[in-house]
Amino acid sequence: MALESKLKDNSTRMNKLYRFGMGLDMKNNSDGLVSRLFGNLVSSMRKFLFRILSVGPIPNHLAFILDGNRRYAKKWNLQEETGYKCGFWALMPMLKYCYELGVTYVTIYAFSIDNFKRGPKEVQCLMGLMQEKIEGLLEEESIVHQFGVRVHFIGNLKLLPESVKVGAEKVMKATANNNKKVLLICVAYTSTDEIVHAAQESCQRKWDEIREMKPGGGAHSFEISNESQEEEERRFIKLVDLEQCIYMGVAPDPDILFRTAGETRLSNFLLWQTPTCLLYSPGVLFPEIGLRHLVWAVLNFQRAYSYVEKKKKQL
Ligand SMILES: CC(C)=CCC/C(C)=C/CC/C(C)=C/COP(=O)(O)OP(=O)(O)O
Repeated sequence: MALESKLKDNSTRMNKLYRFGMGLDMKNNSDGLVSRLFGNLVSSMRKFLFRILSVGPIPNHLAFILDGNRRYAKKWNLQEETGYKCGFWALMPMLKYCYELGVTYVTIYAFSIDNFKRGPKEVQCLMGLMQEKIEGLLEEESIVHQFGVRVHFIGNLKLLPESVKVGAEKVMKATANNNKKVLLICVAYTSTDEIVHAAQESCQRKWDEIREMKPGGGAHSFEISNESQEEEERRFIKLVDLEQCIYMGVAPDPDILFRTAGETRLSNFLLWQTPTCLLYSPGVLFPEIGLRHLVWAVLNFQRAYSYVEKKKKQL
């Protein structure tokens, strides 16, 4: 078989598997009965497993660094783009499992500011894929509708191509009233950029406040020298102000951070939000992640729970 059609075949098969896993093809398929029965059986077993897990504490917020998509493509002799697609197809069932288990917040590191340094062709391909997948979030059969998910895009969205930015804004607006679950998609994000942005934003807000408090309002502020302006800002800014301006301020700190492909670096992801977070780093590449990894991570979380809660109180 020619390489191109082999890749296409592989990608179609992965798509079918994904759709089967998500239960999307089960309504009007010709061999739908067997699929439906099998799908229902698997789903009931999974829900039973989750009920047992729910005897212990369930994490409120899980975060994922989706590492190993290119390595997966290389491993299976696929194009890089197909590797990313496989990553996306692995992500959707994982989101479904998280929400079924009772997790409220899920954060994914979809594209870092540093990823813009990759070759132009790869960045273009990733942005194209991103746009397609973002638009797909609003489809009727998507996870967003299944679980009533509110979607936030987190990061310096100004850096995105216009079409991706518009798509992201559309999804945020369309899901703004969903209140059951939350999905935070970090794009054009790094933690250091987030912290710098929060510091600038809180200085600005404080400075506006100071100007309002001065007799004579805005006009008076022109009499303050640069040095005293800085001094006043320093005096007024507190931790809580910074936290109000942080992009991720819409969610509590994550309880577990998954980073696949056996990597244990944080790569500038959620540095502010992970003082007590459990890092779980399975050896599998992201497209290979599955239910067993989620279950294992939650069991580890439950084992460390009382110790972590004690630490949180001491912070
Ligand atoms: C909803 C939505 C927009 C989802 C995006 C899904 C997705 C799979 C994004 C890929 C993000 C990315 C650059 C991962 C890094 O893997 P890598 O290429 O660095 O892999 P490597 O570690 O093998 O090099």
